Amino acid sequence: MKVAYLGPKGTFSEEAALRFFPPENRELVMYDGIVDVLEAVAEREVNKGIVPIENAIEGTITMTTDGLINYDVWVEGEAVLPIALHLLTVEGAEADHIREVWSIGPALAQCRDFTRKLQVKTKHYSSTANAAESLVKSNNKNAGAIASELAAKTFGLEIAKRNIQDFEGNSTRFLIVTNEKPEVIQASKSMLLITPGEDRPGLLAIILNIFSSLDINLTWIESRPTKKKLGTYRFFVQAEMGIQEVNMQKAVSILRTYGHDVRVLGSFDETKL
Ligand SMILES: O=C(O)C(=O)C[C@]1(C(=O)O)C=C[C@@H](O)C=C1
Repeated sequence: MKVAYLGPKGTFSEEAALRFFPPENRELVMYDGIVDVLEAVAEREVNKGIVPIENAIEGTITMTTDGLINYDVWVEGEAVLPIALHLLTVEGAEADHIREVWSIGPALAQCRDFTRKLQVKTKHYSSTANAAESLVKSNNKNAGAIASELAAKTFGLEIAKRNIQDFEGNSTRFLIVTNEKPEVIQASKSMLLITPGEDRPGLLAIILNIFSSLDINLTWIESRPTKKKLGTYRFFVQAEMGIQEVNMQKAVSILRTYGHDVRVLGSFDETKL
């Protein structure tokens, strides 16, 4: 089974893939961007993909939500990975001489207080490991990369400062995506993408009331712009109820009766990595 994830070697996505998919049943394939992973799944270059969707400090990873809107994929699982971010430097670099810090946007955002205190410039890369690899290639002693311990080992970098994320207990939720509609018999969670019909006062309240009246607890709600008109949105919601449950089916059909477009992205259980 081919599994796509954000490369190069040493990303958190790689750690999540290595822990989630048993070694005897996986062929890991790296892609340069999160959206490329979703595209590879949708275009059937691979069977499955693993992508980050939400971080405990920074919130939703919008590259992923926007990719889910654009590509025809299903979500068949979620996995939560503890995240420890470190400042990596090349051998011989001195912490006081660091002027720039490199990483992927969500990782830089998780260390915003740290980089502000250090008074350094930040530079965006396509992944934490891509920043680490670029640092090795440039041998720049005035720059550091924010990445994992695995990335430090992979690229032979030094860990100048450990655990630089702004809050303790950091973790990222990953989604396992597939191009075959999974048959859901028993699951504890569901993810929906709701594109409202006509806008009207209390639109969001009406949508949320449908879930509340059916005793469905929502654990995640994220609005994304439709990108067609300012102030118009779609909503991702995650519910603590499998799609096989009668109340969940009712919620979907009531939403559709109200004229909202509902895409059931998937129904699954959580795995702790
Ligand atoms: O760059 C990586 O290492 C990734 O796997 C991506 C990513 C993300 O974009 O959220 C995954 C987990 C961490 O939150 C930081 C980076």
